[in-house]
Amino acid sequence: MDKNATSFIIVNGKGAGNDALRAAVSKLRDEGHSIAVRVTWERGDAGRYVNEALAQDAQTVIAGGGDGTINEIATALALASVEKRPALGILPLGTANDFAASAGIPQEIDPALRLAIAGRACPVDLARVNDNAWFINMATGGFGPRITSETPEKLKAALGSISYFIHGMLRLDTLKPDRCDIRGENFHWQGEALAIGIGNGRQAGGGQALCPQALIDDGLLQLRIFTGEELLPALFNTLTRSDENPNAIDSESAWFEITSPHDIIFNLDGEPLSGRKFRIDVEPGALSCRLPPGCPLLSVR
Ligand SMILES: Nc1ncnc2c1ncn2[C@@H]1O[C@H](COP(=O)(O)OP(=O)(O)OP(=O)(O)O)[C@@H](O)[C@H]1O
Ligand SMILES: [Mg+2]
Repeated sequence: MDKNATSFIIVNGKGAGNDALRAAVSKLRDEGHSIAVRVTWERGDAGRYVNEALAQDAQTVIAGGGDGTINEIATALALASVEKRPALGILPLGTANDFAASAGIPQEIDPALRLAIAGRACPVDLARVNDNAWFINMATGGFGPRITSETPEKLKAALGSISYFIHGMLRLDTLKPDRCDIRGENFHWQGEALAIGIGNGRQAGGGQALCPQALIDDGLLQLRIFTGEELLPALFNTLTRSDENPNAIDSESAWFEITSPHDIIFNLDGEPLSGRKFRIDVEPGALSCRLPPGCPLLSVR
């Protein structure tokens, strides 16, 4: 079966014990689709399975997981030669699934898998960070002394989905404004930033539309900077509404350069990266992605 597989599903092990997924795969196999399934244990596995899919000339690689899984697979696909690059399919099995939700991908396994295998493939942009990392959805950045591995339950309860914005990035109580310099085409800003959002897609943190105008096929990235000293969670109540938030600055450009005298921690689709200098470039049409008709993230629907 695997030898002639044309679709590879790479499932994050967190969401693998799923009867509905098993049933959906077996139904599509009965219809004649050739499907291989791989399950990850930890970071790095998805990339290796993408290489296996490439070696077998797979037509589609499907990310079965959340934004972090999509990121790992999109990154591995971006590193493959253009002629061999299979289409990306998305099966939302994560916690927040921000990219899938904003792209209009069905939440139910059956229709999502069908779309991922046989949907129309559309060119989409990827964002490259410092030549060795990518994001497909969003990069959120902030300053703080350390990364924590989990969102404290107390904060989760108090703030609801807003705490996910910080998840994997910074502890809420350690987020503090710091000096930085941000450049883009026709844009230069220097000041004290509390948080930075750069979007190829629109939303992060479990439904926070930080870049509500973003399109994934326009060759542009949307920038939103949050300034000021305001204490959380007051700030986060107005996080997604720049028109009512005097502490938000917006811009758009095909590239951004961010520098700071102190470490900035960026969260790329949920995967952390820290440093003092970030160069972010859009790679127009780097991937082809199976998306639903009328996908709101596409300029050409
Ligand atoms: N078997 C596994 N168990 C736990 N974590 C895993 C496993 N396999 C991979 N991972 C890790 O899971 C992370 C990605 O999770 P993913 O983003 O897909 O789900 P999520 O965080 O629940 O969803 P979302 O980002 O949409 O909220 C990666 O950092 C990866 O290393
Ligand atoms: Mg864009």
